[in-house]
Amino acid sequence: PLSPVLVDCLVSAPGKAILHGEHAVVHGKVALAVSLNRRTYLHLKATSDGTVCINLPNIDTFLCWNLSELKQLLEAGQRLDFDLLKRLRDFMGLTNGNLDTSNMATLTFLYIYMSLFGSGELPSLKVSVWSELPTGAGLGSSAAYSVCLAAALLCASGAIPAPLKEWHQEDLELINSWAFQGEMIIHGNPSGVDNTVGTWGGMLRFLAGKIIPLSRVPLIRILLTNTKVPRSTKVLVARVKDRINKFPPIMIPVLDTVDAVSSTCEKVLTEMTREPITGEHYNTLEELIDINQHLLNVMGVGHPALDMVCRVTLAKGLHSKLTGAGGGGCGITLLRPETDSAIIQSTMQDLKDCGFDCWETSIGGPGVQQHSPFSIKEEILEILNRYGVPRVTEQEDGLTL
Ligand SMILES: Nc1ncnc2c1ncn2[C@@H]1O[C@H](COP(=O)(O)OP(=O)(O)O)[C@@H](O)[C@H]1O
Ligand SMILES: C[C@@](O)(CCOP(=O)(O)O)CC(=O)O
Ligand SMILES: [Mg+2]
Repeated sequence: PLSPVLVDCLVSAPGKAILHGEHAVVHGKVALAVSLNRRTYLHLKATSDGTVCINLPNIDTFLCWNLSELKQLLEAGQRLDFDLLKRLRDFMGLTNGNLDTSNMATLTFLYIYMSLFGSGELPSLKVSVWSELPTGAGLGSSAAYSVCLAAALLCASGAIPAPLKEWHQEDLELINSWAFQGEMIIHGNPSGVDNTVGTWGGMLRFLAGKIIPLSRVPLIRILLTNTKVPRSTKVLVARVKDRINKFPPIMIPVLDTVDAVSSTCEKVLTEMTREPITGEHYNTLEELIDINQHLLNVMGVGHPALDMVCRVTLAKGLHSKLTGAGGGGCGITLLRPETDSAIIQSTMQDLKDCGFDCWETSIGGPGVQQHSPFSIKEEILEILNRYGVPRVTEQEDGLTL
């Protein structure tokens, strides 16, 4: 039989920064998170050569499979779930401990693809992904990737409107739930905060799967510093769990304290939207950052490079904490409104002199989006084009094949 007719789609989703509550959120505590203005882009293109291909240039992964081989993994009428995951692992020759960057990304793609299309005919297609986010550095690259995969594959399967048709709340919920499954493969035991921010964008409070968007938030400026120390969220989440299991009476109060830090921070942010912002508001935000950084060290997710970020910025009077899973990756630094731009520049230089990447970011970008090839940055289209996206010439906005 012929492959189903697919629509091409071009989608993107933002990365995120967690202000407070990373790790604690996995154990049912509050987290405050914001979307970033750096995004992951995905182009899905229908093909007719009987293969499914994935191009992931950020992680140097370029793979193709024959549909006939994949079909053998599907068992008629069976619900697709962890059994499928196991069959895919076997198919890819993976053992449990052998989930590196490329394998996790590939497994996530194949899992969502097979789950969405497995009950009918598997379509021939090619997916190319490019991200402006550092991979595995605490800025939710895994969630942005999973959200893009879910959105594009749901579009292609016809489960949500495409191309370039408005997505309603139920469409976003469907994207988010599939992205969460992707995060389960990559994180092991995700809280869901990252895929939720990737789907809806903005700033939000997340508690046990419930999302409360913070509609009024003060404009805060932050520096992001990538120590470039590699780490895996899955390993760090497991490390925290082991420590909690080993010392429950010590670690449970630590999680409760982080929860209180997040709630106090949320209160201060709300106050800052209601009354004139004062230095005292910023002093409190800075103290909360310092407190949480120590608590994260107690949880065992610090790193000397992150301590260095804190020390270097504090020498300029600025306060930092790790963000995301820690163990390396990124830190955030709060900038006060009165902080002189010369101070910011010299702080950034000091951080770069340590070998770190450092940039100021604007927060609260939009969630998952569909794009016409005319509406995305030339250089991103250029990269996706390299991996088989048709050049945008006389073709119209609509990408229906
Ligand atoms: N642009 C991308 N292309 C392919 N895979 C990606 C991309 N971004 C993230 N991933 C997947 O997500 C994993 C990193 O996830 P994780 O350890 O949670 O770190 P992060 O803090 O960036 O979310 C990578 O190992 C890879 O499997
Ligand atoms: C540590 C955690 O709270 C956030 C992880 O974020 P990231 O993958 O490091 O960007 C885990 C989670 O919430 O699933
Ligand atoms: Mg992640």
